Amino acid sequence: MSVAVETSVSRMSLPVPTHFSHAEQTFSLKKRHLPFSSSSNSNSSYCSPSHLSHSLPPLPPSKGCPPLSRMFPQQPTPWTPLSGSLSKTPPPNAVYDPSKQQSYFDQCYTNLGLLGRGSFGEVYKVKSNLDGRQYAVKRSAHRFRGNSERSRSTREAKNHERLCPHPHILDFVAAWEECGRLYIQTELCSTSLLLHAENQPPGPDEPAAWAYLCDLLSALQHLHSLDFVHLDLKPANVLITDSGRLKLADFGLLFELKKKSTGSLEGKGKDDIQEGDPRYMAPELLRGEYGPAADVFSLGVSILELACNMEVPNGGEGWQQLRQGCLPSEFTSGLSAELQAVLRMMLAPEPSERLTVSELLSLPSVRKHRWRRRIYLVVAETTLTLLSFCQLAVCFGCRLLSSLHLSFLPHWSKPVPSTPPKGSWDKDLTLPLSAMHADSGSPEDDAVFLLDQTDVELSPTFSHRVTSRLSLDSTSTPLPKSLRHSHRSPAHTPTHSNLGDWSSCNLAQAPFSIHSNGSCHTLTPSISPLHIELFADSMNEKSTQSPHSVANKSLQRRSWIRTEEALPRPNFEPKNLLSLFEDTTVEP
Ligand SMILES: Nc1ncnc2c1ncn2[C@@H]1O[C@H](COP(=O)(O)OP(=O)(O)OP(=O)(O)O)[C@@H](O)[C@H]1O
Repeated sequence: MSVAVETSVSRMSLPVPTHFSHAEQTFSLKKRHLPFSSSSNSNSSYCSPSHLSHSLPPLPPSKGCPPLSRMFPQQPTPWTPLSGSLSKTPPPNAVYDPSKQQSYFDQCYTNLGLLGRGSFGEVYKVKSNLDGRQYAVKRSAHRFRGNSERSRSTREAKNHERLCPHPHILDFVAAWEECGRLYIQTELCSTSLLLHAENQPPGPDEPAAWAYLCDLLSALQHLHSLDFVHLDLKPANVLITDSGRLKLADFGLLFELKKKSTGSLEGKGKDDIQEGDPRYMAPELLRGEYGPAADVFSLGVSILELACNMEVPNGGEGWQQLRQGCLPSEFTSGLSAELQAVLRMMLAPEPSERLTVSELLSLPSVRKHRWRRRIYLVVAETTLTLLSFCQLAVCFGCRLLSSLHLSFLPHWSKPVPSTPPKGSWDKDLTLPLSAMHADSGSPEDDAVFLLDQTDVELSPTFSHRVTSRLSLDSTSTPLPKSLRHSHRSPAHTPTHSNLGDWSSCNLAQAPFSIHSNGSCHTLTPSISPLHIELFADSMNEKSTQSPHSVANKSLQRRSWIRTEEALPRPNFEPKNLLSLFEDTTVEP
């Protein structure tokens, strides 16, 4: 802003450039900002040193006088809803209990991590404990330092709420004040348009620029129809959803045109207006002329930046020439005549000469791209919805199947610790089964071991072996007879390694392990409850070692195999499956 003030440019006072080459030197290709850390959240790049050059540094605290909070000590306010949504329908007591010590945020949300930091505050990804969905919560960096700061924040939240819902405005959910800080809960997006653009390959991207233009014109049309002007439109203040839809955000500088009163919460007078980012600022704002045309200019600069993948100047010659209606031809020459013409009409120096949002939307070129954009978004969003629906269905199916398996296993009703202390695993791994039997005093304890053994069916190692076996079967290569025979030996005792596999079984993880290696669709539908029961029985018979019961079970198994063999099975033979189960207990 200081640069802008320094220059004190009005259109008349700016010298008309004679050699545009001077101006060309002031524009540059977009610098690519590498992520700051390798954390999963790409938005963390917002904290990178290169990003810091984009935003104005925060004012250092004054050393001359004590902070206001010390001069006027304030009692941090308790939780106060600031949005109509929260005032009308506060969360139920089961979710938020004001008598508890925990804050509203801690009680109502699970914090999933930091999304990014702005000059105003920090944005967190959260899961709502009320509906289980994910959102973004923006928290102001500092406590309010007085009533004017509080009312400005309250105004931002209330204005944001008034603008929603709209398909190209960031969805507002709730706002509240707690301990002197403002919290705003909004929909969760994937990133900001600025970060998204910086991660694109270098070079112009005109189709993307048209798409951005259509979305943001739609957002501005809505805003201007409600007599608001944004005054801070720039790629950093636009968010992008998973489907690629743009959402206008950050309404901290929103100005309501028809509100005269400066005292009301929603409106602010011209004296109260803060200036936005100088790179995107319309020239008439320096003369104190605030109107919708200023947003059109800022949008023009943003689209120029995104279409040409260039840095827009912060000041100097380039800044002035852009406000004289001169576009940097070395960057714009790669664009179509259509887009160049639209940019010229948006960047006209005089607000009265600039096209309004409605006029821009009625241009044939814009209408054509808007129509395409709508189709693209419908397809992208429908595909995403279908994908998440399929994911849900698969998850549900897996859970159902695993619970079915559980109910058919005789001993699984006894709770098994899924993650026992590591020491106990280690101990188990070093003991032969017989020694374990000797250690365990009761048959009940044996049952626990058996439960663990049956878990093997769902363990990653087991599924891996099943997969390899299935693939063997699918090549129609029969297993060596001797191997199969030896599996059925009643004298068999599991080895350490086998126990290791069994002991590493974790029921909670099991369905996902099977899925992750892609065998679930083959394995799960083909295992009948009877298979599992037989498997469990075979485990029992191995541990009890009663020749009589073994003979009986073998008989049952053989008769079952005959019955099953008569039925055509698409994937593999039951007898193969049975031997497969027994493979897990074979001695090397
Ligand atoms: N709803 C959201 N969903 C996903 N990410 C978000 C959301 N809101 C903000 N972010 C991320 O957090 C970062 C910081 O957000 P914030 O609005 O505070 O930044 P900013 O607009 O750069 O700040 P300011 O303009 O106030 O300096 C954004 O750049 C964006 O990457």
